[in-house]
Amino acid sequence: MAATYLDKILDRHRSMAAVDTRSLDALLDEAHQLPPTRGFADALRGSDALGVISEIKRRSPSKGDLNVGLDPAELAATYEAGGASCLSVLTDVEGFGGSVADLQTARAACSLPVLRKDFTVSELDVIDARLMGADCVLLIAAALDTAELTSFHRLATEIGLDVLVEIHDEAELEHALDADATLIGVNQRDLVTFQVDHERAVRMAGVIPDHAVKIAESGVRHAADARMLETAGYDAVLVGETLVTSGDPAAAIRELIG
Ligand SMILES: O=P(O)(O)OC[C@@H](O)[C@@H](O)c1c[nH]c2ccccc12
Repeated sequence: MAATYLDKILDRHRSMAAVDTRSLDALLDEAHQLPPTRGFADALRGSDALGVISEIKRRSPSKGDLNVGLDPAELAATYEAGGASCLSVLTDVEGFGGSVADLQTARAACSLPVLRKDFTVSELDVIDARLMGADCVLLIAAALDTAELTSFHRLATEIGLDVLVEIHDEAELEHALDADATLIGVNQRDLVTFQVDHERAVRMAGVIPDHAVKIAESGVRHAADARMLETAGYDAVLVGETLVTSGDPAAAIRELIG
């Protein structure tokens, strides 16, 4: 079978992790001394309205260049003004044109909690997220085995990070729940075909337990998409392309909130 885009990007991240010889204990000590995070999950739990997690993404493997020249500080402030609940910032360099600097610049320009959007494959990656200033880390169920998902989730929680576990289907949901996930994101975009499947997202909203915060990710464009997902039971949507390509991202967010 041909290697998928996810396989390739994970291979690259796993090769980098394999040659990372930094001391886990020293970094863990550092992480334990940081001030508290901004509370990503709390920002989503606190409101009855649909939450919007607004993403900063310069390009993507599926769409190519989206907005390579974006200003992360200006966009973060605009997202906050539009009523976003949280930020998501791509830090993967090769696939998405992101960087650690993008995350730090965006976070410094607003008071919103920030998700580090990247391909976490090691304990050092988890700790790095906290050290760079993220408030939440993404763990992709399709990229990790159950033992990794569980131990990374526990480690992240221990150092004060919230954890968004990304799933696609019922089997991945089982892994997420085994790892004690409480923030669950359903990626509407299939990682192999890149097709967006709203029906699968609606189905998954019905099987995710209600104690979890339910987030629909990818391919959210119009107010009608947001209303459909909200009606299906989602607490929040995670939106990238629509916002980074919009002439008026604050208005776009207000429309999605409804
Ligand atoms: O730009 P969109 O279609 O609104 O999607 C945002 C977000 O869901 C997408 O960037 C994403 C979802 N899961 C990921 C995992 C890695 C990198 C990126 C992603």
